[in-house]
Amino acid sequence: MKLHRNLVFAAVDALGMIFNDGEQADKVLRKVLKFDKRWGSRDRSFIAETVYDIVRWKRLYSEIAEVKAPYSRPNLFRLFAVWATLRGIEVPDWKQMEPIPTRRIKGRFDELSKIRKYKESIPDWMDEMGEKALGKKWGAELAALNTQAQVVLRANSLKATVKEVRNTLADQDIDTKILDTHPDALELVERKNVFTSEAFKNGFFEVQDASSQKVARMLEVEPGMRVVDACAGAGGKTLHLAALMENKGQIIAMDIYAGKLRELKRRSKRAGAHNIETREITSTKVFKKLYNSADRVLIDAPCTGLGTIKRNPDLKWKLQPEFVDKVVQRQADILQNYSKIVKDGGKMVYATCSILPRENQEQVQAFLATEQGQKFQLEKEETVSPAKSGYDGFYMALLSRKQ
Ligand SMILES: C[S@@+](CC[C@H](N)C(=O)[O-])C[C@H]1O[C@@H](n2cnc3c(N)ncnc32)[C@H](O)[C@@H]1O
Repeated sequence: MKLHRNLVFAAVDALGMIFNDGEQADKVLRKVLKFDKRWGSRDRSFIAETVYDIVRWKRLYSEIAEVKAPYSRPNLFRLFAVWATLRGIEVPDWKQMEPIPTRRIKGRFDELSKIRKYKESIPDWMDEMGEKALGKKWGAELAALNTQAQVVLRANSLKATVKEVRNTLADQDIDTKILDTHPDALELVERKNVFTSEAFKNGFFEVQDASSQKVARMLEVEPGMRVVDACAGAGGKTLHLAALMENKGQIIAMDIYAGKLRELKRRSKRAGAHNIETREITSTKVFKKLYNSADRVLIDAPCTGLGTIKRNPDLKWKLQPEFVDKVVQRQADILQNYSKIVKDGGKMVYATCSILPRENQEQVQAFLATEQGQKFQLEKEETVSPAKSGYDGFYMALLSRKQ
């Protein structure tokens, strides 16, 4: 493989912004990939995949290259040299590339691979927390979270069937396989940019991880119901709910961020979903008005996102231990407040994209033990393991409000 100077430089620039300026990897890549209009899809994939790889293996590569934050430009090139060497790619003799002997890189790699926090490239505190929470299962989950995420699509049944999406994309040389385990899902056989396809522009599908596609289904919605999506964000699951409800009934999508709800509106237009109304939570009045009124409530709660490290590897470096405690408390408050929106006999799903029991089954058990929680019973719950499923880690519980 021949390395192209401008692509490697773009990757190094991106890494500087992510590691030194604290910017989010996906946002940086969106910016960097606009640098040169002449780049084709292979060039873009090279930059994106190299950057994600080096972000994923930051701790391991930093130890091998003997560099530390803040990362000077020569040190970012050293990380790149480690990446290339470990992939058997010849490191070019550009003046920016200070030579590191291959034998030294491989020797350090073998040595460090004996210690999990280096091998899996993870902060000490996170490794300790994972082990404490999941015991023996943690090692396998961590290894799965360090693999590259597949691109999964959800066919939007308001506009197209899974087969129609598959055929339309095949006409544009985008190969997909239908996932028998998930009714609306297709997985890309090879990474390609699907956002420029006609099928996407026409709202035939959304990009949504397979595990995430289970959440709206668990809520057992029916056409004509009144449904509140209490933490709707940009609407990944709201759009799925609208499709399951065949555009009939009412969905109230709430969030504390107006910007996310604006994005939801844009997406629902493309998807042809007409039964969604957005409400920004500017005060408690906004949700108090809805108490005892909904057939179904979805609480896709803010969480650590630990189940999504595959697609967001920089989470390993951005997440702080204090945040875990804060978010667990926020989830408990959200459960107390938004469960009141469910009417008697109605149902609610509580979900997170985390694999920590504290955010998941323990959170639900703690809720059920409270005065408000005693009005509910747990119908079923599911924990999706990244190691077993091959997709994001998720948790979802269906609770029904007693009559
Ligand atoms: C896991 S994300 C939601 C993802 C979204 N449901 C989807 O499928 O695309 C959690 C959302 O909760 C929102 N949030 C945080 N605190 C909240 C609160 N107190 N009330 C409502 N939403 C909140 C966040 O802004 C974020 O969009």
